[in-house]
Amino acid sequence: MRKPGGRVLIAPSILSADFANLERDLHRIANADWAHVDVMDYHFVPNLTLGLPVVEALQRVSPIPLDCHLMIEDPDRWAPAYAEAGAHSVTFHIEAARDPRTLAKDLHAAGAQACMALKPGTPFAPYEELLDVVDMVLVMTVEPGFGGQSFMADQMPKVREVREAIGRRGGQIRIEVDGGVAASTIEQCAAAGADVFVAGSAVYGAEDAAAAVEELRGLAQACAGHR
Ligand SMILES: O=C(CO)[C@H](O)[C@H](O)COP(=O)(O)O
Ligand SMILES: [Co+2]
Repeated sequence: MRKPGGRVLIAPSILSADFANLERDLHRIANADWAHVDVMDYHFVPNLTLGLPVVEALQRVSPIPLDCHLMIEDPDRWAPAYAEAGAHSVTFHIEAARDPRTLAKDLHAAGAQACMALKPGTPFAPYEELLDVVDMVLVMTVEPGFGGQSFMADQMPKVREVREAIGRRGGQIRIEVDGGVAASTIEQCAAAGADVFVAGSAVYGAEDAAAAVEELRGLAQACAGHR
């Protein structure tokens, strides 16, 4: 089991980067742990961002591993290609997956970590047994689709529930939070048991993105140490 107080990871979302300068903006966050890439398809969410060809291009130039968050329909069909492209981790939404157990195995076979994401209205309990096959659980702290939304503190009990389930079962499973994570909200996420923190507007909206990453890491690490 991952010990409470283990290393926290900061994953800035390039959703808030300058899409005309993605390579430059990846290098602005080279001190972060992962670059979070939000893939949206106009169907699972009412927004469209980027897809596999762009992820393949980012993979060639990124100084840090890519953490792909797929907000798409039919991830069983489309997600493994993101793993084959070299993404470190590939997140599918449990609401969209037909056979999440097989999908997680397919992602592992293609060389990526597998993560299941839960929208704010999706309970964790029906999916607890999938902890056997995933490396990470993403608890959304906004409705997926857009950056810059307000953090939903009412998702913290779900983070605690996932952390407790991981503790009961053992294993090295991370919990990621995504949406509205900033200096003012990250500590409650860490205190609830999250250890991977996605932040888009809080990092790219800062004057110095690298300094914002360090600030978030410091706040989360201090809190994780007291869990
Ligand atoms: O998945 C997402 C939206 O669906 C983004 O990763 C998330 O919203 C990050 O942006 P911000 O930190 O500005 O909320
Ligand atoms: Co995301």
